[in-house]
Amino acid sequence: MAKFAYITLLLNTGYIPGALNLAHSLRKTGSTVPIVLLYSSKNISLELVNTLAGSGYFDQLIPIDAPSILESRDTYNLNVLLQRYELSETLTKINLWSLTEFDKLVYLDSDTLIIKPIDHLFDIECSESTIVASPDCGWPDLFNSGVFMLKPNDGIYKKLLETYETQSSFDGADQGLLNEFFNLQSEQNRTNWHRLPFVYNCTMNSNYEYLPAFLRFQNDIHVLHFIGTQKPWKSRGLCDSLGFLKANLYNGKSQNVYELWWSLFEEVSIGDLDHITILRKTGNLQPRPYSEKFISEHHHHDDDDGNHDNDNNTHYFESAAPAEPSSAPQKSAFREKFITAV
Ligand SMILES: O=c1ccn([C@@H]2O[C@H](COP(=O)(O)OP(=O)(O)O[C@H]3O[C@H](CO)[C@@H](O)[C@H](O)[C@H]3O)[C@@H](O)[C@H]2O)c(=O)[nH]1
Ligand SMILES: [Mn+2]
Repeated sequence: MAKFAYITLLLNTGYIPGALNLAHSLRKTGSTVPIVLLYSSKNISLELVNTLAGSGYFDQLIPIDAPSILESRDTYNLNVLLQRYELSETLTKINLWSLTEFDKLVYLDSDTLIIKPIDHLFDIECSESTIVASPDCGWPDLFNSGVFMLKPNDGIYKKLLETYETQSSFDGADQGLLNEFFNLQSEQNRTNWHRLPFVYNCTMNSNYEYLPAFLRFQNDIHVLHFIGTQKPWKSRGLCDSLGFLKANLYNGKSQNVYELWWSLFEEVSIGDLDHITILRKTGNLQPRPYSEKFISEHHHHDDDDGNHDNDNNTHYFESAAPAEPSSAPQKSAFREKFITAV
């Protein structure tokens, strides 16, 4: 019988909330396909690995050891052009092609959230030289490398490694290299990208988003992808930056996409660790001076007795990552006025 799995990548502890919520959202679609966590053994402590293994969210954990972690070789492209130095090890995704115990893998970035069942992706034909992926919102002739199906194969794995060692990646990371390999290298290669509809990897961007289309297709969206530096788990206060992306995606409720991520994450727990404790343990909540006004305006999480539990919630809305200056909140307020009955 063919062996299929979903797989996500964890390079460090910071993305654990994302990986957990992804697995949680995937299971909520009713899928029984195993979920695999591919993790960097150099950055994740044994204690955390054991906690994650016992969490019930993942069916299998596969370590990648230091020699197989692939660092960017094009730091100018990554740091200056893409401006995402934290993605220096995402080329490690190349290791997916070495996992030949699986017939097909659907890879999902840990900043994705599954809205509707996607098991039918495994029905798509996929040869070892093919990648199945959706177009990128920033450049639709390229695919986004946050959601894709692949067929692991040793020959392709070796060729990808060779490409990594001998050629440059135009974005300094995996998306550039994988597009060169499966999409751009030659005319013949161009047919090796099997295009998935955008609703299988709906990338959201606070600088430009096609809101009318988002609303037109709200019932078809299968996967949301929180690309960029403003990951939902970094701060609940960041919700505003994509607040205008509000639609009826889940359970008949109109929610902005960040609120949706959070409403699912509030259900996540590992044993007696609730979602707040998980945020704290993974370095996503750090003490920082806060303004009383901000807390009282944004505090929705009263205890049963109505008291604010400062120890648990003080840092909830202000994380170590400060909100980046952006024109998005303004745009959001402006648009909000016009979107009343979504
Ligand atoms: O510190 C990190 C950084 C990344 N990751 C993993 O690598 C993935 C990619 O990083 P992410 O922050 O999600 O990148 P994006 O903002 O989505 O950026 C785009 O560009 C990246 C570099 O080409 C691609 O890896 C992405 O798929 C593509 O969507 C994450 O989801 C995680 O699974 C970590 O575990 N820790
Ligand atoms: Mn991503």
